[in-house]
Amino acid sequence: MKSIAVVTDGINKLDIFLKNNLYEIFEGYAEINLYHFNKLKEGDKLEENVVLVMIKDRVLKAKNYVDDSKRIIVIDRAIKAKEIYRVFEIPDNMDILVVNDNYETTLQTVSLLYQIGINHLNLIPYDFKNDYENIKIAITPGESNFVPQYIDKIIDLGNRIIDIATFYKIVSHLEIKDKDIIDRIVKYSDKLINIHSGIDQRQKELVIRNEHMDTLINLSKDGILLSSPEGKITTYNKKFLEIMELNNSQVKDANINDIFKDKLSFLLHDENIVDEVVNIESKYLNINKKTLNYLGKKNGAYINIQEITYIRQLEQNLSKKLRQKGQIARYELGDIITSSDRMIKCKSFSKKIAKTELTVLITGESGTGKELLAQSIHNASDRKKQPFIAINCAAMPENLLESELFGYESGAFTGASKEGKRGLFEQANHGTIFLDEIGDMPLHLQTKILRVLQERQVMRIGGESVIDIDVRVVAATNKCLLELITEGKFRDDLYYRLNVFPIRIPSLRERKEDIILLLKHFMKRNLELGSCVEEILQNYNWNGNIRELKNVASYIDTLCEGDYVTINDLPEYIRIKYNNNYEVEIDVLNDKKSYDNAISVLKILNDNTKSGKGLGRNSLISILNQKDIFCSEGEMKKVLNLLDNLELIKSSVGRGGSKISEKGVGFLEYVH
Ligand SMILES: Nc1ncnc2c1ncn2[C@@H]1O[C@H](COP(=O)(O)OP(=O)(O)OP(=O)(O)O)[C@@H](O)[C@H]1O
Repeated sequence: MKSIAVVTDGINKLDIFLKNNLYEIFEGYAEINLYHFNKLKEGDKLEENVVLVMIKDRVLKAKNYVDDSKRIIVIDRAIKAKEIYRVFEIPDNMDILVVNDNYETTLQTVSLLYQIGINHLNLIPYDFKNDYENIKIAITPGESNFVPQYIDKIIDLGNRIIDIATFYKIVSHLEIKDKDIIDRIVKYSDKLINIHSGIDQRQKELVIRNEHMDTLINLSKDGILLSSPEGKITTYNKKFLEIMELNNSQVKDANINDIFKDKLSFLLHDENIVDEVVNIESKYLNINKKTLNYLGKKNGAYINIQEITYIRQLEQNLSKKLRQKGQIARYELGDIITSSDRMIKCKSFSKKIAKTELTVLITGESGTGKELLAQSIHNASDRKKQPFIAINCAAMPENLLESELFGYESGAFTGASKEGKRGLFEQANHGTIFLDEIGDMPLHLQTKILRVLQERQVMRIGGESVIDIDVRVVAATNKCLLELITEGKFRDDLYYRLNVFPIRIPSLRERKEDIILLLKHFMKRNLELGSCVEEILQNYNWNGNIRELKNVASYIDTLCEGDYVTINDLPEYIRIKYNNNYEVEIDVLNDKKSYDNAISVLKILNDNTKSGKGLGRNSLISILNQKDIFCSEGEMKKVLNLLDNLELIKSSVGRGGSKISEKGVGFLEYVH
């Protein structure tokens, strides 16, 4: 057998490394012997066919032990490709410390790195005598123990391996003609970066692109998997492992058969899968698969798995809630409490139209009682014993609303259950469907609703046949549909279909007579309202209408301690307008030395409230006189002017006299 001698300076781990490195190519062809210059004696002869030394300088030294110096070869070394590509993750122009076991080898490494094409970084050779504290990254070829402590990140390229040019030289010296050796060298060349060829630019770009792809794939919230035509898994992301509850070792280099054979075997047979929802234990998964083609040839598969358990639960909860809320008509027309003429008319009109089969459109501000009226109409109709189904068109995402209203056939879309589902129109058959907030209905669903109203038929999503339905539609909105039509948000043909029997419920502001009536109706306790409380409530805006009034009633019910409701028992947002601390008013009256007279006048006017009339200057002076308070006409004029300016009284021109204002009542309550 042929033989190779490797001569290094002394014993270190490098010679073992080189020996193994040589065996990768020459195992079975040559034996490898290690020598050290510091152990060789004068007269020693190296008989091996080839003698390898590490650097040119050592050739001279080696000649002393080798008869024929042609047998001496200097080893050229290269870097493993796999390692070097990590260097391209480092951003351009950074200072990088290059560290080797001594300064000379460090310089060699720097030059090697430049030669092979690392030119986007500032490579700084490490000299242990200097400090490089501002540098954070170091590159070393297998000498990380020489890297200084302050370095944050070390890229260890591993020991430099023997370059292929060196192997070819050795093969030619050993005169080995076997093709196997050449195959071994070619295979070996794949893993190193050759000094002469440098880094393949395309390879470099590919590596960087791969890095970016990996980052992208891992950022995805979907589980992603790619497989080769034979089913070998080539790429997958962390989310895939998480969803499938697998770990790296189970998936890396595995075949998709191993992964999917138990639970998702359809993934192995079906070529393309679109939005297939499956249920595995407690999870719902939405699965897509695409067979990849390259120039008409199958080139593996792309599998995407989304976990939709949460969406599924949301959908189920939402429709359950909506259904619980909207399936029964609890109210009758008699439950609509009112003393307003307009509302009384509205009720009797509703009673008449309830008996017809016609579509009703109820309009009115939010909280005016539109749903209450819709339920009452149903209960006053011949459909009373049939279902009443209410749906709030503004409360649902568009897709869900469509499937709720029209239902779907099995597997019609993502999340669709296998059995399919009846829509609300079907469920309301023979009864009434109440489409609340119809103004918020998306345009494409408006078209579908129009069709239902015209044809009295529905078609499920993904279905092919129509289903006859007999449903009365009552719709409601707090929006002005005519305005929406001009804005292009509502179909005019649907509007005219719905507006067959329009009913407008007046706002609470337009039927003030209902305010106290309803408040007392909603309060569980029998409480007396202070006169200024009534006035405040009558003058309040009630933008939230009866719903807001109902809330105020429970507020008072809960917080009022006695039997008499004062301003302080009202919610702060109502009180705030009337309830200030009156310090300004008190200061003004004191400044003008009119405080006592002003209070006396306010008390008289307050006691006079029930009469509903105002009191003139002279009447006030004579009532004061009866109480032994003397006030001249001039003084009274001044006091009334002040009170009027401070809005504590309302003085009318002419003979109307003065009345205390709500603010004046609050002021009196405050000062006493
Ligand atoms: N006249 C009334 N008598 C008794 N209760 C009423 C009256 N009007 C409304 N309510 C009550 O006020 C609350 C709000 O009414 P409803 O939900 O019917 O209003 P809405 O106009 O449909 O509101 P939105 O536009 O916000 O859907 C309900 O609790 C309802 O029972």
